[in-house]
Amino acid sequence: MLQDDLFAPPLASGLRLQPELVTPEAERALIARIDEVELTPFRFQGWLGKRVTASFGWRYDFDSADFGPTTPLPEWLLPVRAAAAGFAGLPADDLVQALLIRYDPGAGIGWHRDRPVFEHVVGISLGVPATLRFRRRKPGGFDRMNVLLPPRSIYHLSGEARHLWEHSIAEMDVTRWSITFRSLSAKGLAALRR
Ligand SMILES: O=C(O)CCC(=O)C(=O)O
Ligand SMILES: [Fe+2]
Repeated sequence: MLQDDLFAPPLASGLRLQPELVTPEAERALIARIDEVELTPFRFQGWLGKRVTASFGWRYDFDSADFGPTTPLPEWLLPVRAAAAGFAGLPADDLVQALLIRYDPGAGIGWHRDRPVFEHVVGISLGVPATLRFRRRKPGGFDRMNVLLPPRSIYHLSGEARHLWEHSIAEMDVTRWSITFRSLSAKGLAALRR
């Protein structure tokens, strides 16, 4: 077991968090890079979301459920992917998808589990503190858990936190950026072979 796990507060099984993955300078550079990318409003069932996104490596289109390879990861994402993989204990090559998100003021992300074509979810939170909310249905309601994501922190969702709990981020009145890396699941790999 890693030392940070020994001292970490008990979170849902499969949720790990570490502050300060990158320096403030690196954070500013990443934010500038994200803002240079052509980000487009997230679409879901015809609705235009307020958060703007770009996918590299693999795309998953919520409107069409179209899933497949897309533009390779840009060079500038490779060092941060290597750091994310190191944190998650995964080979960097397994993190085939990078999703860039900018949440402009008023944007959030509603309750969801990530698409089943993906397995590991490793996210880096940039710009401002945010609360990642978790909920899991139980008879008569939900178990709930809130996790503070400081800017420059990284989290890993696997196991129960990934598959049993839903997560969301409430709308904020300040801008936040995130980079999420994902590996393919057995289902995603099977879709690939079809
Ligand atoms: O912005 C984040 O950290 C969370 C993003 C998220 O949950 C997702 O894209 O599935
Ligand atoms: Fe998610």
